[in-house]
Parts: sequence; structure tokens; C-alpha cells
Amino acid sequence: MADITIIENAADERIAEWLEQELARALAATDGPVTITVPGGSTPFPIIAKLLEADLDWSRLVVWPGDDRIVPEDHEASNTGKLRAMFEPAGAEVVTLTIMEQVPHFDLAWLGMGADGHIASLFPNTDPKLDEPRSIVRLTPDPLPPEAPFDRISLTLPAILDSDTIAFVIRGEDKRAVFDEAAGGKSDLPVARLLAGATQPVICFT
Ligand SMILES: O=C1O[C@H](COP(=O)(O)O)[C@@H](O)[C@H](O)[C@H]1O
Repeated sequence: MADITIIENAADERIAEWLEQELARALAATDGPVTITVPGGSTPFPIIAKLLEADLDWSRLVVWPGDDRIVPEDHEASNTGKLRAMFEPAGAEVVTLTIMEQVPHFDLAWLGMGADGHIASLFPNTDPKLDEPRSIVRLTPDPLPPEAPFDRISLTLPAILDSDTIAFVIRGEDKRAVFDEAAGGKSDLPVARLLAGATQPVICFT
């Protein structure tokens, strides 16, 4: 079972500071690129806005959306479009998630979670597996989430787990209960399957 550290009631500034430290450490450890995957939805963007105030060598950061909705990048539901609009002016690269991409090892895998226990776009109905041979898959959530009722593209569990550290931001009591059950091995939701396969440190900001 994963080694999970929970940081309670973390404000966006606190999470951005932690991300800055992680990125600074990774950048200092190499002359090459530092590669992270980040979530979409709504939770991460105010945190990313704070993070981008940091004085880092953004030109060496490669950002992979962990998932996206199958919509044009200028659609309001596009995770990639929002990430590109934020990270690219700072000098970072934002990858377009397609099933043709070769997914690298991530210095950091940052995840959100839905109240249904989905992570990235690995929804419960899609039965994500730890031994999935593909790194990126296209999926249809069922039921379609009303806030973003679109087909999806997503990193798979093995692709997310190929990372040095996993960080979650889980806001709200309903999500927290789902996360705690998963962390305790008491559910079989996608988040529980990921945690069951995690051998790296996991930090969860609530
Ligand atoms: O649809 C999605 O939802 C999850 C959770 O989003 P949140 O706004 O409730 O935190 C997100 O992690 C995922 O990337 C996104 O596509």
C-alpha cells in the first residue's frame, strides 16, 4: 500500500510553494528537461497561477495534461487549452495528448480526483488496470459527468505510476471520504487501484 502523507486544509499558496520546491529540486538535479503531468477540471488552475509567479527555469519544464476532454483546444472544457494559455507564456512546453505519444517517466504526477473516484479520465466504468499495456487511452465515461459530458483521452495507471512522486489535491468532504476509503484499501475505484500500485511517495493536499 502507498506511503501517503496528508496535508490538511492546504491553501492554494501552500500547494504552489510545495510544487515550486519539487520543481526547483528536479531542475537542479539535471541540465535537461523536467517532466510533469498535471490535472484538469477546475481545481488546479488557481494553484498553477500562483506557481507561475515562481522564479524557475520554465523553459526546461515539459507539462503533460494527465487527461483531456475530446474538444478543440479553444473550447472552455479543454484542459490542454487552459494549460497552454498558462504555461506557454512562461516558456514551458505543453504536450498535446494523443494516443501516438511516447509517454516519458514523470518527475511528478499531479492528480485531481472526482467524487466518483476517477483520476485523470479513468472513470469507474472504464475498469482501469495496473497491467494496462497502453500508456494513453481514449474513453467514454458512463455516466457522462454533467460538468464535462465529453469523450476523454487519458494517461493510464501504469503511465501515471511511472513517476517519482504523486501529488493529489482533494477538496471537499465527499471527495475526502472517497480518498480515505481508497487509501485504506476499502474500495476498488480507479483511485484505489492507483494507490494500490504506488511504490513512490504520495502526498495529498486537502
Ligand atoms: O474531469 C476531470 O475531473 C477531475 C476532477 O476535477 P476537479 O475540478 O473536480 O478537481 C480532474 O482531475 C480531471 O483532470 C478532469 O479532466
